[in-house]
Amino acid sequence: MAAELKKLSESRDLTRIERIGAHSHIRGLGLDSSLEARAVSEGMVGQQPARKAAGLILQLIKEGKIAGRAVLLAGQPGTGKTAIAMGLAKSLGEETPFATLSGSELFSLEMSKTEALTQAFRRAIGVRIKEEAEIIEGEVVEITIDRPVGVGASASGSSSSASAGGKTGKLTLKTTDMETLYELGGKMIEALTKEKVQSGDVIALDKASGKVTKLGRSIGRSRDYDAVGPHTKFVRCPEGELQKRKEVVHCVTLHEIDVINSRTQGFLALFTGDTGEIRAEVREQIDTKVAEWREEGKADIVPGVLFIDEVHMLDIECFSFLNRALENEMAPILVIATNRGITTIRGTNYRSPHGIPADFLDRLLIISTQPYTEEEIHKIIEIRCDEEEVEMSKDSKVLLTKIGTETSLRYAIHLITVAALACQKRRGKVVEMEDISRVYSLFLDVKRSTQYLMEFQSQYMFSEVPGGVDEEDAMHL
Ligand SMILES: Nc1ncnc2c1ncn2[C@@H]1O[C@H](COP(=O)(O)OP(=O)(O)OP(=O)(O)O)[C@@H](O)[C@H]1O
Repeated sequence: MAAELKKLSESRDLTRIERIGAHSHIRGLGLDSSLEARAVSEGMVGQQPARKAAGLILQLIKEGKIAGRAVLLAGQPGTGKTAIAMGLAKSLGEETPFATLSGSELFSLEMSKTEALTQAFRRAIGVRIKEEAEIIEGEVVEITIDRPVGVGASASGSSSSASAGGKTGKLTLKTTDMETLYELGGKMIEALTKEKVQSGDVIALDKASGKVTKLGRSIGRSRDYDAVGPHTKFVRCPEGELQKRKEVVHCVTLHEIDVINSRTQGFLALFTGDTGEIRAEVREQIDTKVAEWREEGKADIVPGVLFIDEVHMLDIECFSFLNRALENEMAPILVIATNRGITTIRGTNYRSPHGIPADFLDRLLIISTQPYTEEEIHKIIEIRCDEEEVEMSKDSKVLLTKIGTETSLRYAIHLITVAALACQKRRGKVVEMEDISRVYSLFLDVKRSTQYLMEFQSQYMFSEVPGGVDEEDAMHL
C-alpha cells in the first residue's frame, strides 16, 4: 500500500492547480497576526466580523484540539459565504484536508445520501502516515544523459518524458565524506529531467518509488552561478553516507484509503471520481488498521474541514446523519452555508430558521454575513478585474459598482468578463462605459428578468401558477 500512497500524494498536487474561477482571487482570510481582519487583504474585502470569526475557527483547526464542531455561515446571496469558506481553505496548511460538497449533489442516483455524506466526511479526515524509507541524498557533481545515436542530439535539458526510453545516463553524487557514480535507468532519467536537476543541486532520491526531490542548491557552489532566482534555496552539502534511512511522511485522506482498498473500485476511481458505494466492511477494516497505526505511533489523524454549501437542500435524514457523524472522535470541522431565511425543512412540513432542524441548529456556531457597501463592491470589482486581467476605465468601474449595488455583486462580477469580450470585439484595449452599457442591455439581471416574466408569463409554458412567483422562490429574488 505504501507505493500507492506515494502515487496518491503526487496526484493530489496535480488537482490543486486552479483556473480562474469565481473565487480564484481569494488567497486567504486576510487576517493579521492577532487575527484581526484587514480591510482589504489576500483578495478579501470587508465582511470583517465574519472573517474574524472564521479566523478563530481556523485557529481551532490548526491547533487540532477540537473535532466535530459545526459552523453555519448564514447570509443573503452574494455576501461572501463561499468566499470565506475558500479563504479558510487557503489558510489551512497543505496537509489539512478541505472537502466541499453542495447540498444538491447529495441527490445523485449513483449512491445513497448517507453514502455520499460518509464519503464527504472521510474526504475531510486526513491520515498522516510515517514510514522509514531508503533515501540517497547528496550533491550532484555531474549529470550526463545521452540519447542513442539516431534519435537526436544529446539532450541533458530535455523535458520530454516520452523520449526517456532508450536514453542512458550517469549521475555522480557526493556528500562531504564520499562520492559515488550511479548508472541511471529510464524512469530515473525521466524524473531527474522533469525536476531539471543539474550539477550543484542537492537532491534526495527515494529508492523504492524513484521520486526525486530537489532540496536546494549547494552553498559550496553558490559563487559559480551569478543568475539565480529570488526563490533559490541554498543548503549545505549532506554529510556522512549517501544512502540513509529516513522517516518520510505521507498525507492521505481516509476516503482515499477506502477507495484504494475497495476491490470493486480500485485506485483509478480516484482520478475518475467514479467511486460508487464503498462497503461498510472495507471502512471498518480501515478504521481498525488506522487505529492500530495510531497506537503504534505510525500515524496521526488530521481532522480537516468539510464545507457543505446550500445546506437547506439537505433533508431531515441528512441532518440526523450529520448529528451522529459529528459525535465521532475523528470528525472534521463542519462548515455549512445557506442563504435561506425561515423555510421548510426538506422531508417534513415544519418550517425553521434556514430550513435546519432545531436540534442541529443548537449545535452550530453561527457566523452571519452582511450586504456590502458601495465602496466594498467597488474594491471587489477592482480585484476581479485584476484577476481576470481586464483593463477597465475608472468611470466603467464606477458604473459597474452602481449596477452591483442595484442588482447583485455576482451579476456585476459576471459583467466584467462579458464587457471585456465586447471591448475586444470593437478592438478596444480598455473596457469603457459603452461596453458596460452594451452588456447590461444584453444580459438581464434577476430583477429585470423577473419583471419580464411577470409581464409576459402568459406566453410561457406552465404559467398557470396563481399570483405569479411562489413564496419559496420569492425569498431568493
Ligand atoms: N469579501 C469578499 N471579498 C472578495 N470577494 C468576495 C467577497 N465576498 C464575495 N466575493 C466574491 O463575490 C462573488 C459572490 O460571493 P459568494 O459566492 O461567496 O457568495 P455567497 O454568499 O456564497 O452566495 P450564495 O448564497 O448565492 O451562495 C464570488 O465571486 C466571491 O468570490
